[in-house]
Amino acid sequence: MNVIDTTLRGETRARIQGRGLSKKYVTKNGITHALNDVSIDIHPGEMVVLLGPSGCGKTTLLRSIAGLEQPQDGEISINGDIVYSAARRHWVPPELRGVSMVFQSYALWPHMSVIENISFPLRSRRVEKARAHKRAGEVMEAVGLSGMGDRLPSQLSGGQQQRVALARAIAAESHVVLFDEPLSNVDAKVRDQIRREIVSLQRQLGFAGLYVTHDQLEAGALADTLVVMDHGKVVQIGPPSKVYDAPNNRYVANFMGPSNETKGKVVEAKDLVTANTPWGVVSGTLRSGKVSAGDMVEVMLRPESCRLSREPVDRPNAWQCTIERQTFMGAFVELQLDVAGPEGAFQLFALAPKYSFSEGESAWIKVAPQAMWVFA
Ligand SMILES: Nc1ncnc2c1ncn2[C@@H]1O[C@H](COP(=O)(O)OP(=O)(O)OP(=O)(O)O)[C@@H](O)[C@H]1O
Repeated sequence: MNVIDTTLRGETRARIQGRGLSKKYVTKNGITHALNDVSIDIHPGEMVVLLGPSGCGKTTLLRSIAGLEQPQDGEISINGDIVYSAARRHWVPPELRGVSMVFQSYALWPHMSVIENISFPLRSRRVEKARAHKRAGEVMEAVGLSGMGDRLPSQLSGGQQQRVALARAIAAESHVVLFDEPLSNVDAKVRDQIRREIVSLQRQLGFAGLYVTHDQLEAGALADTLVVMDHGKVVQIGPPSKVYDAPNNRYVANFMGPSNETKGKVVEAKDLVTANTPWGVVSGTLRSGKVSAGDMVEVMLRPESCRLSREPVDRPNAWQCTIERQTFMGAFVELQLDVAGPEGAFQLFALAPKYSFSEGESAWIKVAPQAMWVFA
């Protein structure tokens, strides 16, 4: 199924470019900066995922690109054409922007059959019925809907309806597909399947995708590039592994996954930062800002960065502990550790392979300074 001309994949020009986008809402409770000077590039064949908690501005950004919202400032181009410019007072309506959308609510026509729904965007562009249905049939096969063309949406499960919405977006042959939390209404197993199908369709067809979610696991599984947002601003852009392993700030570190946290006072700041904390003197890597001796800092540590052993380990970042509790997490266990610190016992969470330790057992923890993050 070669829906999109994949020779375009070699193109370096961004499919979507947003510059200086701002949008504020004024209500009786005050002003909300839904978008605050946001810039974004999405290249041919790239899947960009907007990630952040509820209210951070993801949907406003996606809907501004789709043409369903109008920012108050900035400029947006799609496929090289300016579709919105505040300076030039220029605005192109959604139907002329050449993008397809997949919504959380499916947004299918209830009175149309599956095949009619999927071929609808082509038919609206006056593509002949036989050709539109042939294209719809090919895409239906790719998304696991073969044989369901005559059904109405009401005769399908939620997951199947979302597949129809996905097929409709793909069949439209757009170079750009926008996804607004499309999997939040389907159950976990179907969600995983459809997510894999989106990745495989996107790799096969080479469309540029923009995907909104607040689920960091879904974001990590889909994204070539993650864009993390906070209060209408972009706070970090990068591949998922980079954002997870090298967060720019505490907010991103916290949002991307669980961590152990404490505060400390800098003793020495060189290549590594030495800080005095309730955990004792730790040696860590500065992840944001500048610090010098005497400054207060936040110290963070991912559970999987705690290496456990039965043998004593050398300082820095070494502690003796007792396995207080194990929580089964499927492929591994989460260990709640009681650690002996200089100012009394403290708790750390660690991850370990199943069956490696028992509750009540004594162990040693070692943390590499690169995994002990210090934030100014
Ligand atoms: N029509 C509106 N009037 C007033 N405030 C609005 C309006 N639409 C959005 N907002 C506010 O703008 C901010 C950004 O909203 P947006 O829907 O973009 O966030 P989001 O990150 O997509 O959240 P969610 O994941 O809950 O959809 C929020 O604080 C929201 O309350």
